[in-house]
This record gives sequence, C-alpha cells and structure tokens, in this order.
Amino acid sequence: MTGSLGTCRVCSQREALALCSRCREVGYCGPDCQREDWPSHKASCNQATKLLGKPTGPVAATPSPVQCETGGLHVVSPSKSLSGTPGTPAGFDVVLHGQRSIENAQMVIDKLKERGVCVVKAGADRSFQRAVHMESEALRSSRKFGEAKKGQPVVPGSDQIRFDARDDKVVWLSSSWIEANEKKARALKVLDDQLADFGWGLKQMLEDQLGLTLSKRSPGMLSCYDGGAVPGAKYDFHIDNPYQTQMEVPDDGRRLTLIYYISDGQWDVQKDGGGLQVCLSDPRRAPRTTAEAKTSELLTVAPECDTIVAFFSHTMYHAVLPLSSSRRRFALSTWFSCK
Ligand SMILES: O=C(O)CCC(=O)C(=O)O
Ligand SMILES: [Fe+2]
Repeated sequence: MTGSLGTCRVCSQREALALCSRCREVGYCGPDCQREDWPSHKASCNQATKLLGKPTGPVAATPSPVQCETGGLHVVSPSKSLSGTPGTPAGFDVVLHGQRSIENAQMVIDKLKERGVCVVKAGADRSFQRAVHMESEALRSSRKFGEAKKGQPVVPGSDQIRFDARDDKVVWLSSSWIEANEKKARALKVLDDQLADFGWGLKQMLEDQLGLTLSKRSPGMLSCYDGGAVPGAKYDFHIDNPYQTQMEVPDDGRRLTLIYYISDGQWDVQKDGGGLQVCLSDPRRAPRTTAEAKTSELLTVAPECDTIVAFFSHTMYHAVLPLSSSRRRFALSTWFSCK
C-alpha cells in the first residue's frame, strides 16, 4: 500500500488519506465521508474480510487510523504526565479506539514533531493480544528465532568488526516466511498488516507537515529478549539509522520506527526491567554521540502489551534496558523508509 490512495470514494473530490482498516479496499478523505459510506460499504467490507480469512473481532479493534464501523479512531486521553525520568514509564500520548482517525493521526504527527517519539495505546482486543503472545511463544519453543546481532566494520574498510550490542533473537516476517508458516502466525500477520496500515496512515501528514516522504516498509521483525535464557538481556543506546551521527555509515533510508509490544499481562519496568528508553534530544537532528544524546531528558516506555511506540529512526537514540526478571519480552517492529 504505497503511493497515492486515489480520490475519496464518497465525495470523489478530495484525495483519500486512509483506507478502511478492515478490508483495506476503499479509501476516504476523512471520517465524515467514511461514516456516511458505512451503511453501503458494510456488506462488501464483511465479504472482503471473510474472503481474506481475517478474524473480524481483532481487526476491528486493532491499531489503524481508520476504523470502518465507527468512522475512525478516538482519542481518550491526550498526554498524561510525561516526566520521562528514568524508570518512570511514560503515559500514552494517544489512545486509539474506534473514532476520529484523522485527528488521531494528527496527534501522532504533532508529538513526533515536538518530541520525536509518540506512545500510543493501540486498543486491540484482549483475545487478539493473547493470540499474538501465544504465537510468539510457540515460535520461540519451536526454535524459529535466530541471531539478531550484526557485525559491521568499525570504520568502512576496517578489519575490526564491531557487533551490535543487542541480546535479542528475531524472526523476520517476510512474505515468504509468512507463506511457509501461515498457520503458526495468523494473528502476527494481522498485526503486521495493521502496523503497516497505521504507518501508511501517517504518510500524507508526514510528507505535508514534516517533509518526510515514506515509500517503503521493512517486513515485520518479531524480537524476543529472553530474561530466562540471557539474564539481563538488553540493547545498548543506538540510532536505528545513524547516518547523521559522527559514525561513518551510509543512509539506509529509514525514517520511522514502529514497535508494538507483546507480553502476557502487565509489565512492571521496576521489577522486570526491559523498558525502552529514548533520549529526548532535538527530533530534527541526531546527536553526534551517545554521550551527547544522554545529556537530554530520558523517556521510559514500558513494553506493555498493546502499546505502540513510534519514533524517528534517523534522529532518536534509544536503548532496551536490561531485563531484571526471567520473563520474555516480545515486540513486533517495522521500519518505514524514504528510499
Ligand atoms: O524493542 C524495543 O523496544 C527496541 C528495539 C530496538 O531498538 C531495535 O530493534 O532497533
Ligand atoms: Fe532500535
């Protein structure tokens, strides 16, 4: 779902900004047109979701900027306190559930512009959350996760290789992997699609308001930090696409990182560790070093089930703090790129 979505199917005048999140077959300029169309679109939407074999319950409640039945998503609590002191998890900036998709997308954009990171409550059904957790655990038991560490020359051309300071294992949900593991990852596939929709739903606003043009998305990456197998598992401070820092690395195109956390129940960052910590530096420019980044205020996000975190891949330093219990911390991540 890249490029233009065409014109709105109702008014045929304005550009469609988002697709129906259930069937992803029709586009609207905004919630008003979508709401008006729902009585006539309902039947074909139900048919399409049946044909695609999508579980309608979870899809209707998953994190996408447009929801058919209700005409968009609904913000419940804009920003609770966001003191961001280490160890104190941030509140949600946006809570998605069922109405006002465009307004929600705008709140995400505003937060990204102001702070480079936005914490969103996705609003998926509990049964869907449980399904993605069970699938993640089952994939781990059947040894589907592989090494995530990547080696890179310390400077280009050097024989000295530095490995990513990360302790997670990952599965890439590429289309061929999904095809080969269809039954094992039904809910994860739906989640990956929904995360994609959420990101693409921001596309036009990111372009118009922040000058960021997204044209590609990576496959979903399911990660597992296993506090039982690797006590204290973590990922040190880094920028996903560090081309602006003093490290001599090429621009890999990544601009927006989206992560959806998957866990069995509540996650207490004081007890379990594993918080995502983001350095709140200038969102428009990457700090040149980790030390410089750490002089900024820190925002801690609890990897609590059903939380989405969005941040700029090329400017925001972040880390996964060491796990301090034997729990497993799962997340589905995806990266949107400008090339
Ligand atoms: O899982 C997280 O919270 C962040 C992981 C991360 O930074 C990465 O995979 O690049
Ligand atoms: Fe990262």
